Amino acid sequence: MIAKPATKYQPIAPVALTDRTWPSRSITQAPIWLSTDLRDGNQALFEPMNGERKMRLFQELVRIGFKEIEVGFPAASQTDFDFVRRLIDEDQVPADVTIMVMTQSRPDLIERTVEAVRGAPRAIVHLYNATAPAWRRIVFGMNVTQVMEFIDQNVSHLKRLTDAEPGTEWTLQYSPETFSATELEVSLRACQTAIQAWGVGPGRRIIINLPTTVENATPNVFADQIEWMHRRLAPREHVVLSVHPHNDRGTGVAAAELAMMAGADRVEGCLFGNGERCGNVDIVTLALNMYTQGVHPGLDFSDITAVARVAEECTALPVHPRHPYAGDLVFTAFSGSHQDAIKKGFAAQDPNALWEVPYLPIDPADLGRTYDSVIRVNSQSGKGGIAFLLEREHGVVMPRRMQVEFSAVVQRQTDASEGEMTGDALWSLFQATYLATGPGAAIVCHGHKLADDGQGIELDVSIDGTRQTLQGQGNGPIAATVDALGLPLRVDHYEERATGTGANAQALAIVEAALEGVAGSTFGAGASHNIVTASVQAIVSVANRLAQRRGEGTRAATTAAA
Ligand SMILES: CC(=O)SCCNC(=O)CCNC(=O)[C@H](O)C(C)(C)COP(=O)(O)OP(=O)(O)OC[C@H]1O[C@@H](n2cnc3c(N)ncnc32)[C@H](O)[C@@H]1OP(=O)(O)O
Ligand SMILES: CC(C)C(=O)C(=O)O
Ligand SMILES: [Mg+2]
Repeated sequence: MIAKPATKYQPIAPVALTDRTWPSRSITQAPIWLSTDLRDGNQALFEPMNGERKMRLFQELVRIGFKEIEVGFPAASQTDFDFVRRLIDEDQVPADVTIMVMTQSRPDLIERTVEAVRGAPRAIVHLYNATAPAWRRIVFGMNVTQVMEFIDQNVSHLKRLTDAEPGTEWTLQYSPETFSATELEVSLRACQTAIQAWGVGPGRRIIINLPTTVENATPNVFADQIEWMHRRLAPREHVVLSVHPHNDRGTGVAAAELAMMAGADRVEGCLFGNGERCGNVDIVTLALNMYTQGVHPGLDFSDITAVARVAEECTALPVHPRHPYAGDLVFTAFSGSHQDAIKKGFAAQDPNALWEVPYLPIDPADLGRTYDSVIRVNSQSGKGGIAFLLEREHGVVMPRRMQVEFSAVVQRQTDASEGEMTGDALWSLFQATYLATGPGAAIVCHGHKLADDGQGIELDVSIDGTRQTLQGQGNGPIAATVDALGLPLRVDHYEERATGTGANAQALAIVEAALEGVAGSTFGAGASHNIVTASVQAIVSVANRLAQRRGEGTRAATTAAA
C-alpha cells in the first residue's frame, strides 16, 4: 500500500444540495423491482447459465413476484437470443410480467435486440452508454456534445424500429452507465436527450435508470445525486426513476435505501447480491429489510432456503453462511447470553403481538426457517442455550440452579472437544451425569416395593458391590427412600414431569439435595415409566453424586495435607 493514498485516489465531490429532503423521509412502500439476475448476474458468472438454468431461474423469479425481469443481452450471444425467443414463442411470460432486454447503443446490436423480442406483447429495451469523464476520454474518445448526439441517434434508431412493430407495447429504459461518476449536469443532459428522442408523454413512459456502475462514494452522496435528478427530470410524471446500485464499497443496500428515500421509484438488483465484481444490490436483503420495518416488499421470500438453493444451483455460487436473512448461520446463536435472551424471548412472545424476541430481527418462521438451528452449543454457550436445546429436543426442564450446574459440565466437555454439541449429545451427557447408576456408582438400586399406605419402602440395592435390602419410613416415597439409605441427606427441592408422549412417555424426577459434611447442594435425576421408580432413582442418583463429592473432598484434603 502506498503511504499517501491521496496522491492516487480522489474522493468524489459532494453534491451541492443544501436543502436535501431525503434524510427525513422513510420507506413506506415497495419500489418496482427489476431482477437483473439473468443479465448483470449472468454476465458475471464463471460459466454463464445455459438456457435450462436461465429458464429455471426465470420461473423462480416469477414465482417470487417480480413483475419486471431483465432476461438477457440477446445481441451478445446465441444462448441469450434463443432464450428470449423461447420465452416468447412458448408463451412463458405471465400476463402481468414484462421482460427487458439490454443492448449497447450500436445500430446493429439494437436491430438484433428488437428482432429477439419481436412478437412479445410487452417489452422494455434497455439502452446504455457510459457518460463519465474517464469513459468519454478513454473508451469512446467523445466530448460531451458528441455523447449527446450519440444518444439521440441511437434512441431515434430504436424508436424507428419499434414504431414499426405496433403489436408490442414498447418501453425504453435508458441508463447513463457510470452515472455516479458523471457530472450531474452531463447525466441530466444525457437523460433529457433520451427522453426527447423517445418522445415521452401520456401513455408513453420512459425508465431512467441511474447506476452506481462502480460504487464510488458513501451512500448519502448517491442519495443526493438521485434527489438532484429527481427534482429536474422532466416530464417527471412520465419518467420512472430507477436505480441500479453495485456493491464495490459494500454499501449497495444502503445506497438503494437512501435512493428510495430520495425519489427512486424502482430498484434493479440480483438475488443474494450476485452480479459484476462485488455484486449488484441484494434484493433479498433490501426486501426483507423493508419487511422488518412493517412494509410488505411485494416479493415472496416465505421459503428463503428454497430460493437460495435455486439461486445456488443456477449460478453455481454459494450463499454465504452469514448472508443477511438467508445464510445458514443467521438464525443460530452460539453465545451464552444471546441464547439465554432468545430462550426467554420465545417463551415471552405472544403470537399476536409485535415481534420482540431479542437478537432475532425477524421471525424465522416468516422465512420458512424453523427454530431448529436457532440455538447451538459450543464453548461460548451458557446455560440458556443448553436448557433450551434439552427442553425442546428431549422435554427436560431443568430448575435454574441445575442449569447453572450442568452448564459447567457441558463447558468442560466443549472445551475439551473444541466442538459443537448437538441436542442428542447434551442429552447423553445429561444421562451420564444425572441418571447413571451403573458400575461406577456406590449405590445401585435394582428395585423397590412401596407399602400399601405409601409410607414405607423396601429397597433392593447394592452398596459398594454388596447386595442388600433396606427398609425406610416416611410421609412419601422420597422421605422413605432417604430414610432407607440411612444417609444424612437433606432434600431441598423435588420436581417431576412427563417427557415424551403416548407409549414413549416417561416421568423425569429431579431432586436437589445436600449431604452433611459436603459443601453445597447438587442435583440428581431419575427417569422411568413409573413415577415412584423415577423418584427413587433420583434420590439414589443425588446420593451417589454427593457421596462422590465427599470422596473427592477427602482426597483433596489428603493431597493438600501431603
Ligand atoms: C455495466 C454493465 O454491466 S454494461 C453491460 C455489459 N455487458 C456486456 O458487455 C455483456 C455482453 N457483451 C458482449 O458480449 C460484447 O461486448 C458484445 C457482443 C455486445 C459486443 O462485442 P464486441 O463488438 O466484440 O465489442 P466489445 O465487447 O469489445 O466492446 C467494446 C466496444 O464496444 C463499445 N461500447 C462499449 N459500450 C458501449 C455502449 N454502451 N454503446 C455503444 N458502444 C459501446 C466500446 O467503445 C468498444 O468499441 P470499439 O471496439 O470501437 O473500441
Ligand atoms: C445499468 C447498466 C448499464 C449496468 O449494469 C451498470 O451500469 O452497472
Ligand atoms: Mg450493472
